[in-house]
Amino acid sequence: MHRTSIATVSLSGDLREKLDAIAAAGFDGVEIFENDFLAYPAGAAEVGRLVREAGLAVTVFQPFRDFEGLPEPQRGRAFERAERKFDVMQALGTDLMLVCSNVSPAALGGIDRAAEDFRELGERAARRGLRIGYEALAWGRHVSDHRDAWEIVRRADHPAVGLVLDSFHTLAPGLDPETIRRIPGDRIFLVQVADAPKLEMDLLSWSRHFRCMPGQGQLDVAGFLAAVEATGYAGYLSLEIFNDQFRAGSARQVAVDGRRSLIAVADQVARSAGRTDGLLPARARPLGVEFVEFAVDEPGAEQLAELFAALGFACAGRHVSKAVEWWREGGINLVVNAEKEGFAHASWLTHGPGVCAVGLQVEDAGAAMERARALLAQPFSQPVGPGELEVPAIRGVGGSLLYFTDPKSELARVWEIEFRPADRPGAPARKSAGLTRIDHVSQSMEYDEMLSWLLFYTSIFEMERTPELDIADPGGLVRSQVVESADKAVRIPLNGTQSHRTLAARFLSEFFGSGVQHIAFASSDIFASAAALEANGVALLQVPDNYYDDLEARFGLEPELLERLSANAVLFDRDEAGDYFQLYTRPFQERFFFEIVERRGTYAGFGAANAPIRLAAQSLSARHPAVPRR
Ligand SMILES: O=C(O)c1ccc(O)c(O)c1
Ligand SMILES: [Mg+2]
Repeated sequence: MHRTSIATVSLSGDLREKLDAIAAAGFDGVEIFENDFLAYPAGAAEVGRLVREAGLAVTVFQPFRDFEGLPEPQRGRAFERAERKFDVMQALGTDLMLVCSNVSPAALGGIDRAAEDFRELGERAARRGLRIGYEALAWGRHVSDHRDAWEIVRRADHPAVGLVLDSFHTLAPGLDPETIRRIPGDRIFLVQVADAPKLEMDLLSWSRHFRCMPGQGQLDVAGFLAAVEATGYAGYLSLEIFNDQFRAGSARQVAVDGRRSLIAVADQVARSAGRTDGLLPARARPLGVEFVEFAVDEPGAEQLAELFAALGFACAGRHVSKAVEWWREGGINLVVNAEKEGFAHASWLTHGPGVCAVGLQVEDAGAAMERARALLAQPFSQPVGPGELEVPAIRGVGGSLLYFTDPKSELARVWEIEFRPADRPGAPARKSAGLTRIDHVSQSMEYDEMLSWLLFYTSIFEMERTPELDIADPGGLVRSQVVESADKAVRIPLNGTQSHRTLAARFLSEFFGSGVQHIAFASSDIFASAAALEANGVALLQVPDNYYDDLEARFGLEPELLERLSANAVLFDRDEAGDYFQLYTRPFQERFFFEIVERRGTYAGFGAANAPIRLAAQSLSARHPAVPRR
């Protein structure tokens, strides 16, 4: 694997805070962005010492702007300016300066003129043991293509002058990265890596505000790096991420995300090149949601038990040594943890009642753990009782746990090993609602966290992202993006709130953090499920009549179906693939809630068109809580 590095512009804070975060995430080097240096109250030698004390190297000093192709007297000034910066570099302790292509209207253009300038700059740099790397900015005045930059470097023909490649400048304008393959690797002095979402805007604004970590955007960074690999380049892979959110976010988190993204993309490139040595375990294929665990206190456990029973679940067992119950219906396992110590209790103390853990069944839990560790996930373990299983786990959204089980180890027998049949005396007989499996588990978070968690899920697991959707909540916009496995065995919608007044935002403030806001169970007959819930006295979310009028207008549904939908407060969606039915419970203690869905045909969405209706209804019912119907 290449040495890794990140530019100081990518992170928030002052230079010191940036260096600490970069070092903590395990990078080898740091690109010192000139402005970060200029704004710091210490000289170059002192900054160089800080960098080395942090265990880092200065990868490059950058950017040196508007250098090549100038007429006199600007040309002479540019060389003098360069000599001043060489002084800084020597004090900093770096030998590489990045010169980005000239954007000045004064620049004259001409490959040979630029090559001549670089030959002279190379000569001056070499006298001081320094090197020059030339990068084509996608909006450069005369040079905006790495092929032209390479031609200039080639003609400069000086050992101290090489090329800097930047995936953004190649991929964003749609240049073919395959053209990189013919550049000799030892003439490439630095490779900068950035991804970006596909947006319609000018290249400069796109680059300065919307870059993101490889894997968080939509550019083919892996394809770019595969071409770089073919050159034999052996230097740093350096993240240079101009992103408004990252500049304002947690430097530690951005640094960890950056390292994670580089490790994941390097693994992807090695795999697609057919390499078999030094790979991480493959992304873990999720086979299903094994369980969802709720942290509660004793009264909460009773209330939740009542709700689960009303949803048609049965208490399938009691933990051999802990105040933990296992509730089951169809293929769904819910765990109610009322322990007074350990992780669930800590979660209850911090967040109150709510989901503290999700168990994912994967093909190989050990391999999943190994990959997760390599990708800097935080492993979690706590003491287990004699005979109990140590179920491997990592930290997930909001500090919750993500457990791994698999069908091939002892973990497959976790239920029989850890639970004994329970008798709940006096538990009323409830009607089954025919729930079969967990359809999806939705997590709510601040919008600023979404890119982190998308990378987390898609780098560790064989899960892909769906396009991002904007959903209108009466209190503001919520951005929703789903990560899911190819066979849809696991679907995790992530909802990022941009306002503090949405339902998701209220959840975040009630829960003191991000977490599971709702769980959707699958039914094969939504109306039978609705009838059972009615009989069991479950209070459902009410849906306004206007919605059903519109449904009729949009889909021309038969009157009987429309009547059934409206009578049961069922929301409906239809696309080419099939039909979708959804109904919602009232929230448990004004926190999390449950959804029941039925998919017909191969409908693969989540009823996005219904989400604003549902959110408005939830907002209304939070302000005017109806008397429960039981
Ligand atoms: O936006 C810029 O000016 C800028 C500067 C230096 C770089 O390496 C780069 O990719 C962009
Ligand atoms: Mg760059």
